[in-house]
Amino acid sequence: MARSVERVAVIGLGLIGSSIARAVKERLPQVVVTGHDASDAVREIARGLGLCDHLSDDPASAVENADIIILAVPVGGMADAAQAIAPGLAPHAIISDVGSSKAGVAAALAKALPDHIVIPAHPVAGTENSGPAAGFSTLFDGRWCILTPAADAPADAVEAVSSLWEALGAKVDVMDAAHHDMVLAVTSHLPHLIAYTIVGTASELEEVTESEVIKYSAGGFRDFTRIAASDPVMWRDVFLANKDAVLATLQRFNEDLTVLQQAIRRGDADKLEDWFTRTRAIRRSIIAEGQDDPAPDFGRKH
Ligand SMILES: NC(=O)C1=CN([C@@H]2O[C@H](COP(=O)(O)OP(=O)(O)OC[C@H]3O[C@@H](n4cnc5c(N)ncnc54)[C@H](O)[C@@H]3O)[C@@H](O)[C@H]2O)C=CC1
Ligand SMILES: O=C(O)C(=O)Cc1ccc(O)cc1
Repeated sequence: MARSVERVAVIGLGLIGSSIARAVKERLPQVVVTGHDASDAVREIARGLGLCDHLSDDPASAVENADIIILAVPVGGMADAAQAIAPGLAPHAIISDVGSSKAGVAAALAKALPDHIVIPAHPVAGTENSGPAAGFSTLFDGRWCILTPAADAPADAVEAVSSLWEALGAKVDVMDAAHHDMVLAVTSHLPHLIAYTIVGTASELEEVTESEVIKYSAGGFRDFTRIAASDPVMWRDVFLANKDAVLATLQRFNEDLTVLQQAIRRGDADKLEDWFTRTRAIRRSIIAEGQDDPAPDFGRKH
């Protein structure tokens, strides 16, 4: 029988947690939203914004009687957050999360909550902004949410988390946590690392002043600066948690960069043109799938 979900608790009320709270209140008005954030300042803003039906100063009280609890804190804080909610959890509660890397988080949650059902998740939707005021209810519309349940996770619990994300507008996929981490290393984590690198490099060039970089930044560089403005704590944690997959992908990236470096040095026009033709086709496939750049617009509008 399908589980009934009457109460959802959100722990961490930043960009993602506040977007979940907003979307649940808007799309599932019958569901009671409870919440907690470790920061006094964030709780105060969340109260002012009316993000939750009940906002608690104490993590364990926030999850009392909740059917699904979503941990929306940086990846490195998941274990602490799980330990802090443990005393308040109902026996039937499903604990989920939204962390950008999954194998390490899944292991940390299973260790912290050995007697509870854990269904890890990752909504592949966000912006470079953070904090409770940056969230918005339509963030997950048409975006993928990847669930990485353990092989022996109860099917009705997977179904309950999946239905919740679908109600918030997302499309759901289920995959193994290690595979998730490999895929996201190339589609999300490495691009962020490259953006952090190029923007840092540009700001440290001796021959080009910082004001010239700002004044003459062309579209491509501007796109990198948006990504490189992403939350430092969140991304520090992602790289530390997904170390192996990121390093494996970075190795391949460095090899390919060397190939292009060599083509430029040797004046190999065909190599460069072939490469750029192949990458253009990938961009066109993404647009054909309807998955093109929602984040910059979302970031501007909200
Ligand atoms: N920013 C993005 O675009 C996306 C982020 N994610 C993941 O979502 C999670 C949250 O990210 P954001 O919402 O962007 O971060 P954020 O910085 O906007 O919000 C995180 C919140 O968690 C709170 N917090 C930290 N430790 C806590 C604890 N132990 N207990 C309670 N609250 C705690 C902080 O005070 C903060 O308000 C991260 O794991 C991130 O990897 C997933 C998809 C997209
Ligand atoms: O803002 C962007 O371009 C993003 O890539 C947002 C994002 C950041 C982290 C995730 O785990 C998923 C999505």
